[in-house]
Amino acid sequence: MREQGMADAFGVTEEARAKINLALHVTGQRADGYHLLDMLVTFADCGDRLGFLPAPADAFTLSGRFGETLAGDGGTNLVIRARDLLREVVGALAFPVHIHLQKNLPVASGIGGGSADAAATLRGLMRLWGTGLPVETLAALALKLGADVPMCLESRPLIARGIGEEIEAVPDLPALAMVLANPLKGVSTPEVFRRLKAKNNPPLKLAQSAGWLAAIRAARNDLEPPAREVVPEIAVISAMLQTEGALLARMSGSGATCFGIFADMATARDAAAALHEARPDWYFQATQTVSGGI
Ligand SMILES: C[C@](O)(CO)[C@H](O)COP(=O)(O)OP(=O)(O)OC[C@H]1O[C@@H](n2ccc(N)nc2=O)[C@H](O)[C@@H]1O
Ligand SMILES: Nc1ncnc2c1ncn2[C@@H]1O[C@H](COP(=O)(O)OP(=O)(O)OP(=O)(O)O)[C@@H](O)[C@H]1O
Repeated sequence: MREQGMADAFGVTEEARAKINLALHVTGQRADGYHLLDMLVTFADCGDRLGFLPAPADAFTLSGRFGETLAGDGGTNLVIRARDLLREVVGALAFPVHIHLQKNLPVASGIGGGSADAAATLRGLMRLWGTGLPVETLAALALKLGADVPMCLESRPLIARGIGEEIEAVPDLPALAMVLANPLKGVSTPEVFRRLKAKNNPPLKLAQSAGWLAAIRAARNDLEPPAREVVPEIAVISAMLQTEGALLARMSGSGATCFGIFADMATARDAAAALHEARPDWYFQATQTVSGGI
């Protein structure tokens, strides 16, 4: 599912797919404070869109439902940080560029919007500037931008460990019919990690004998209890997804976005429409996730 918009008028375009943590187990903590995670991750067929065009001078413009939220953040936008970091590495090849970000995903919402934008910027600029980087250099550069950025460079079903940099593809994870739901209250990732009570939880073990849904259901998001303390609406939204027929409802990342898995896309679309009618001020998006087979 593609949303047409300004980014599509640019020569080079990239999709920044929403990241969904189907499971997130916190298994320890590094000496520098970062938490060790075991994650099962997939990506939605919806997200932000970015366009890239050669320009007389660097420019950055925004549009989309959540574009306003990020307007005026100057050089702190992850798109700008990704551009500047890549430029440092590729040097003279990096001519000035106009980047347009169509911001469709809610900000600070646990579905990695900023990380997906950063990864899409790296991909788009490598295409525009006609340059490639050795895999290890690109991976290190991505990790510098954020723990989720290496996963977003992949944008297909995967298991990630460490802080997200140890990535293993999961080719047999099927496409899932889903509704993403967010009460439009931004969540600070460090605050949720700070509230975590136990840091040495059991690792992720995916027992697939009873199918993927049962395997995902048996896993957890260890960040959901602390995030619910910060945003009580997470419990409400999770219950709403289940009332609308979700086979499983869980929070993604550090929240507050929750996902519901539905039997098929028709049911997911009906549920998203009903949820939107109940709370037009919140964010509901039916989406099919990418399958591991592609
Ligand atoms: C929670 C996840 O979204 C799961 O996919 C990610 O681990 C967070 O990824 P991200 O938003 O790219 O996070 P970063 O920008 O790297 O980190 C933000 C802050 O979250 C905390 N943080 C993040 C990742 C991690 N494994 N342990 C942490 O404790 C740290 O305080 C860090 O300063
Ligand atoms: N392009 C961008 N899109 C969204 N947020 C951005 C962007 N650039 C910088 N930010 C900042 O990064 C912070 C995290 O935003 P983001 O939407 O990536 O969070 P998230 O969905 O919780 O990510 P994660 O799931 O990786 O924790 C926000 O406070 C926001 O101001």
